[in-house]
Amino acid sequence: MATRTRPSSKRCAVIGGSGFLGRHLVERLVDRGYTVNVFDIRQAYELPGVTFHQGDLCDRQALLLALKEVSVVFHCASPAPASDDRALFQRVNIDGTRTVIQACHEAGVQKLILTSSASVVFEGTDIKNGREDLPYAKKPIDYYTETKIVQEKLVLEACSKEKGFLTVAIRPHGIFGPRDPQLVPILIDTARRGKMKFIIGDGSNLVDFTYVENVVHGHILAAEHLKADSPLCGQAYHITNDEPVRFWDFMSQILEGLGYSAPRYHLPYTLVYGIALLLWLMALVLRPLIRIKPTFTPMRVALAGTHHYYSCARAKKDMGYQPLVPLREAIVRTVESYPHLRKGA
Ligand SMILES: NC(=O)C1=CN([C@@H]2O[C@H](COP(=O)(O)OP(=O)(O)OC[C@H]3O[C@@H](n4cnc5c(N)ncnc54)[C@H](OP(=O)(O)O)[C@@H]3O)[C@@H](O)[C@H]2O)C=CC1
Ligand SMILES: CC(C)CCC[C@@H](C)[C@H]1CC[C@H]2C3=C(CC[C@]12C)[C@@]1(C)CCC(=O)C[C@@H]1CC3
Repeated sequence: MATRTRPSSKRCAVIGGSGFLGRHLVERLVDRGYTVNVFDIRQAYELPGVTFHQGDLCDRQALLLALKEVSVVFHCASPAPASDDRALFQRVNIDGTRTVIQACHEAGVQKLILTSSASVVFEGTDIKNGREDLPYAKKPIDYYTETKIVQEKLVLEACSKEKGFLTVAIRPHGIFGPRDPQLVPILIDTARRGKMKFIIGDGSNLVDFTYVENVVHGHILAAEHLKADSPLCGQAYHITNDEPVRFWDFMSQILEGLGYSAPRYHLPYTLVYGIALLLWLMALVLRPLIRIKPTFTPMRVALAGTHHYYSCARAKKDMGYQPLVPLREAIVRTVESYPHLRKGA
């Protein structure tokens, strides 16, 4: 058992602190006077006021070193959704999260803030202004989502006022911003390969894209409002930009901002989804022989061709959440942060 001294409420740990969201969170926490321990499988940077602990979150002993004298833990580590590796998701998101909870208990941590995902309720069909009381997806769209559901349940069920261990889950959607390794890089790579010519469906579907600083703001508000007598205990909260936007308008603004043409021609949603499913099944069957990574996966097609936007009324009410950076400004900042992805660069 780790030795316990009374932890300071300004000493926290960020599991996954080398990642896209994690690093933005760490930077903001340091600005706000927190002392931060980062626990991650890799060390991506150095920052005054931050101590790095490199390790796998499935390793309880390694975690315990990073959680020593820490009162608040942010858990935002996950394998990338694109890895599509069921065993890895199971090991890290489910078994690993159990280990995180156990290590928090042993180290005397008081609060655990999980980065979940609004996708835990998404089954590939329209969601308009979805609230947190929507049921979890019965048929999650991929392994990533399947394990994020179990992970969220584990964390919320671990909330215990009696034990002095409080938990909350933040459900962001479509995080974007400087240093994001997914959305903008995948989009530009697809455009560079000449595959961003088509709009899937009629292009009117509304989606939430959330600027990373707003997601960070939601996490810190949650940590600071999570108290034994607060409504946050054991609850999930949507955190979005609160400005649903047409999926294809958003993509077009990023593409045009970086000097690429916006997609113009329409393809029927069911046709593209069917092809994507077929390619995914082929990739699965051929996996022992050759590893194929289709660009248009069923998950991406579903995300690109349906309405899915979420209400953050609960976060506004319970923790005073308001997005700090509006969408228009967020897109400008994001485009400016990727000079190397500009056309011709
Ligand atoms: N990006 C998005 O649009 C959304 C993300 N989320 C959630 O937000 C969180 C952060 O996502 P994001 O910042 O985009 O992801 P990143 O991949 O950028 O960050 C995750 C970090 O966790 C690390 N990690 C992975 N496995 C382990 C492990 N076993 N032990 C320790 N560290 C590990 C990763 O290392 P490595 O890179 O080497 O794998 C990476 O540094 C995730 O929980 C994700 O599910 C939710 C909604 C939307
Ligand atoms: C090739 C194009 C049709 C789409 C390019 C952009 C996509 C890479 C992104 C559009 C929506 C994004 C998204 C996620 C990852 C990147 C996108 C698919 C998540 C799956 C990341 C993890 C989550 O928890 C949910 C996100 C939903 C939106």
